[in-house]
Amino acid sequence: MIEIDDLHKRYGDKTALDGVSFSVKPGEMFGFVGANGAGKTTTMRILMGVLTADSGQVRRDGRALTFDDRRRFGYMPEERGLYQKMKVAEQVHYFGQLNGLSPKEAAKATGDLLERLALTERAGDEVGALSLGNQQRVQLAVALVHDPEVLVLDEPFSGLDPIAVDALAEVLAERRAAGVPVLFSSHQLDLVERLCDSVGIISAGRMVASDTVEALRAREGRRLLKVVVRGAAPDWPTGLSGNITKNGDEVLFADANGSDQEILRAATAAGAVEHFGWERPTLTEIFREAVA
Ligand SMILES: Nc1ncnc2c1ncn2[C@@H]1O[C@H](COP(=O)(O)OP(=O)(O)OP(=O)(O)O)[C@@H](O)[C@H]1O
Repeated sequence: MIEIDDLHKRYGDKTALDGVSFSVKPGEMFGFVGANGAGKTTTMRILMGVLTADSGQVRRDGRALTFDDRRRFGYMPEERGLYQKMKVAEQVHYFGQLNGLSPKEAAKATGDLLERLALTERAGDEVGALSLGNQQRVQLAVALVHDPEVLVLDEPFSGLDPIAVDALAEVLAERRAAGVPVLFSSHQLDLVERLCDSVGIISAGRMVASDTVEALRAREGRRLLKVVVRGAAPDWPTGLSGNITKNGDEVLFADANGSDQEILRAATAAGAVEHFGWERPTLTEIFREAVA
């Protein structure tokens, strides 16, 4: 298990992390989400030892991480960093060896990954001649080539087309099934919701939520009441309690616990009630609420 324990980090007088803690279990896919500048990259850099925290610790199975532990991690840094003049296959092979594979093992892993990430035809091209999305695929191959024990990926899905997103999701799911803890950051919340077991939401250097997707949705699940009334005057919910959002005929009441029967009576009086029920919020809705 990877544990991030009470990390604090300042850049000059700017507080980037203010007590960040969470953990990622073996075989767990953890989505790390937060607004721009919230502290995701800083946390991942500290986890990988690229940056030191002012205080706090990163542990694996109860003991502080060492350089050797981190060599067996797969890391995709935000700043990327491929050799632009090196050919695709050579580069993946090179990083495989750098991370301890024999030339033969590196060659096999390179061939397999290029195939999985649909890069086989570009194997002999210089990285700098590839589109940004294809460079991103090479960067992923580099992070994955040595069959890492832990994966830490900073926005691995950004800039990928839907086919590449699916291919990467499949590769990550395999690693998860093999017991690897997988941590990745993303702004694509629908993707995080689809792929991840757990989600951590960071806001201004503090964790505001960290739990399984199911638990987060269940916790918020009785707070959103969706009502659709056909043929009602648009102002029918006026005066009712709860935080109201309207989208055409659909009205969402947040914080409507205890007022549901009153809302139902008003809806029935207003027109034909097509839908009346508690909604499980999407991750995007949970995120908006958590960082508001
Ligand atoms: N080298 C630095 N010097 C000064 N401030 C920095 C430095 N790196 C990050 N920061 C600040 O620390 C805070 C956290 O930044 P960080 O890059 O960790 O956020 P992030 O969540 O990864 O954002 P994004 O989603 O935009 O990538 C931001 O306010 C950022 O401006």
